[in-house]
Amino acid sequence: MQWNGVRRAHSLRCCKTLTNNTHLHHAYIPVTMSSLEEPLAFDRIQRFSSGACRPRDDVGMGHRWIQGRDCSTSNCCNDDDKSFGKESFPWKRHSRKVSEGEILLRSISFSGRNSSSTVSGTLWESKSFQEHKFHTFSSENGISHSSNKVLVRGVPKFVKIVEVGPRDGLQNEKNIVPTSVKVELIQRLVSAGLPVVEATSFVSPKWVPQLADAKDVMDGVNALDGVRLPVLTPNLKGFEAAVSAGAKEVAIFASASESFSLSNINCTIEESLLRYRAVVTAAKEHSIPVRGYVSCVVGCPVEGAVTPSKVAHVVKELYDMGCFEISLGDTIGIGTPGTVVPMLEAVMAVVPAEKLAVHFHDTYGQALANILVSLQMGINIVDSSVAGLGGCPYAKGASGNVATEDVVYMLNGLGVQTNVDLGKLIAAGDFISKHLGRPNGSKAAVALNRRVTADASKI
Ligand SMILES: CC(C)(COP(=O)([O-])OP(=O)([O-])OC[C@H]1O[C@@H](n2cnc3c(N)ncnc32)[C@H](O)[C@@H]1OP(=O)([O-])[O-])[C@@H](O)C(=O)NCCC(=O)NCCSC(=O)C[C@@](C)(O)CC(=O)[O-]
Repeated sequence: MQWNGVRRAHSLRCCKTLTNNTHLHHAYIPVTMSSLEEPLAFDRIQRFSSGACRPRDDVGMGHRWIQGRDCSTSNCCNDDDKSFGKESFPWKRHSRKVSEGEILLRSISFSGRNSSSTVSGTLWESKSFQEHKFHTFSSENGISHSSNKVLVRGVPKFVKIVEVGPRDGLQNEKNIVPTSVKVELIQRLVSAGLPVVEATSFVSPKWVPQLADAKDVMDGVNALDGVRLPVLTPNLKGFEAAVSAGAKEVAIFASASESFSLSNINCTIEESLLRYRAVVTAAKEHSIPVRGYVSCVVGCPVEGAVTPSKVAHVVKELYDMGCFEISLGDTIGIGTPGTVVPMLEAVMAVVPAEKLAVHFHDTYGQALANILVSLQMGINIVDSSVAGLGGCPYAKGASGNVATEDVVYMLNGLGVQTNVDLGKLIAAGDFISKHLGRPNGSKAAVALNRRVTADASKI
């Protein structure tokens, strides 16, 4: 996440916009890695891994689940459910059968330079180069493998990607991005096959000036078909504005850290939950589904480590008030699998895995590893931001959200379906990066673009 507003009741209330508040950042206690890191709990992953989804009657309430691939979830992998644009709400449950057994992958282990160049030749000189150019470097491209086999346990057949670039990615951009560019970005993301694209926020323009054009953005995208376009609403005022602008899905955002709640939304966690109950009640009257976010699920830029039980408490509150899905935000990208696994364990003890999404920032380069363990534990909804847009102003050197292109590349390599066209996605990332005047923040996009350019130069 990133945000432009920092002020607050206590000593923090002293600046007008985040972009002007660098003096405050120095006052924050840096989060030290040692305070957050715990030994990697392989045994815990193992416990979740072989099933990925819990049997339905095991859902929630502290059960440990070990085996079993049958599950009922809102994030299905049935053919009928491949398009989440078709997902109906509110709070509809789908049934599905997740794949039997684990996904079996062969390790990509080449016997040496020669075999590698053979592979390259096979791929890039083939007639179907155009179709293959943005594919993941994996078995689907005809690459020969050694006979070594790697079991990637518990990975679901289908992962729903929630694209947050137009909102989380852009909200902290200092230079105002024209509405027409935002609209084109959303259109491109939709045409790349992303089932959910978070479009904008109905928050105070005083704190997030970049998204002051929320209504105009919605005017530009409301007619898009087959996609869900949620918007952030911090209170009833935002909810009402969102509904008037034609929003059909909203998201509320709480925090597991008291200090972060104060600095982000100007109220305590409990106060925020009161506000959000009002939003959810209003949303139910309009049959509008509400997604929930919890920030700082591993660490907070002010308080340091955040305990899993605190996270679980806030997640449960949002679930009980009626959020159809709750996204767990590692806001400053500090988590490793060693801290993410115990957090997920605590959360999954109170809310079913299929109601959870993960939202990792990539500050320490841990996002893909964190996503992988989350998938192995039964999560199958991942938030990400095209071109890795975003960044946290309170974490020195913080980079943005994990890049959608990188997530899709990894999932393609795992044989996990997303229905996202990687080539079109990369083009969308290049489009916005070019507009922002910076290189595409996705490693996969940069690497694949390089390969395409290199190949084209041979023609
Ligand atoms: C939360 C509020 C609204 C509280 O706002 P407030 O408590 O009323 O007080 P305030 O001083 O912060 O703002 C008051 C002004 O905002 C107006 N106002 C009040 N509500 C609205 C609204 N909905 N839309 C438009 N304007 C609004 C209100 O009318 C008043 O206007 P004024 O009288 O000064 O002209 C404000 O503090 C705010 O907008 N904050 C921005 C929060 C934000 O967008 N943060 C980034 C979200 S990302 C995140 O949280 C994490 C996430 C989701 O990405 C996951 C992750 O990465 O971990």
